[in-house]
Amino acid sequence: MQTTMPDIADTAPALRTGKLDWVGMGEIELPFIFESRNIAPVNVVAKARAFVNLHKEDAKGIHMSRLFLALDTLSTEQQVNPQTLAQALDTFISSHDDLSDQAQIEFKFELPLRRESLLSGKVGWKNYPIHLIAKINQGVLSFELMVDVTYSSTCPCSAALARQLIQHAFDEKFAEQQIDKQTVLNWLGTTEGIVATPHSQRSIANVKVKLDNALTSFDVVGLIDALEGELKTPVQAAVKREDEQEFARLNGQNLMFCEDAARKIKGLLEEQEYADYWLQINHYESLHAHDAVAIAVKGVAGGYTA
Ligand SMILES: Nc1nc2c(ncn2[C@@H]2O[C@H](COP(=O)(O)OP(=O)(O)OP(=O)(O)O)[C@@H](O)[C@H]2O)c(=O)[nH]1
Repeated sequence: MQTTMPDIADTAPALRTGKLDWVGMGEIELPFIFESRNIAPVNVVAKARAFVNLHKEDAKGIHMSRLFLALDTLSTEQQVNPQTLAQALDTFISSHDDLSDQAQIEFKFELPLRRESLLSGKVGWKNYPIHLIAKINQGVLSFELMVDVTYSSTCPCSAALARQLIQHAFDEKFAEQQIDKQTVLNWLGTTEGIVATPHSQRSIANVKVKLDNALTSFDVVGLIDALEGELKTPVQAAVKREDEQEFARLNGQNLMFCEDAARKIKGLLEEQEYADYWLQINHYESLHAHDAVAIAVKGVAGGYTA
């Protein structure tokens, strides 16, 4: 005998009435194919969050399974791009008739990219943490993209102090007026010659941009390339000795405090005319046990705050 199952989401009274800003699910494991400009569609495994608002004050709850199944369609029957995300958000709203008029989907995943070495022509994989947010609010879509770019920063203060030590060592070693070029050249190639080296640190730029609502495709690689090009010392994948030497040169020619890195990225994002941006620079200090951090936003009214 078939029995009807109770559906308390529709029938039970709410313990207490009131609107809620977001209701849904977090930490959903979701493999999908991600589409972005200039790369082949790529399989990723995301952690997803899916939400609708609950604006019907006396409704007991939303229908979680409807959100989950719309995400499953995105995962198994589609590829993730702005159009399919918009469709999923529409499904969230249409499956919640009178309950909701806002929806959002968030994905966190690692995007593996082939990255070229600095000089040797070798190529290797590098994973980039991506955070993608798609929202619909009373029919208006919006997309936000956050990427983390890891790079090396060499301290300009430490570099100046190291140079001074090198000058002192030179002064002590070559007190006489007449100096033999070959002797100096040889000495510069020893650890006594370069008596001190500045400290560098692995650093991460967290960058969030608000994308054009009407965009037809994501361009994650474009954003990552622009950020790495601006910083000049991104962490490398494949490295031969010639690449390592070029990396040392780039570090020496791009000394930066966290403020320098933040201003570089701010300048870049201003040029790219994003509707809004937020950036946080983290220099994981090797001199200190604490980090150096700089934060900046575009400063749009009602937009991101620092
Ligand atoms: N709304 C809500 N549902 C929850 C929560 N925790 C677990 N669930 C479960 O999510 C499941 C799916 O809910 P629904 O989407 O309403 O499932 P359904 O009634 O089978 O699906 P429809 O017939 O489409 O409404 C239910 O079994 C709920 O118990 C919660 O905190 N809130």
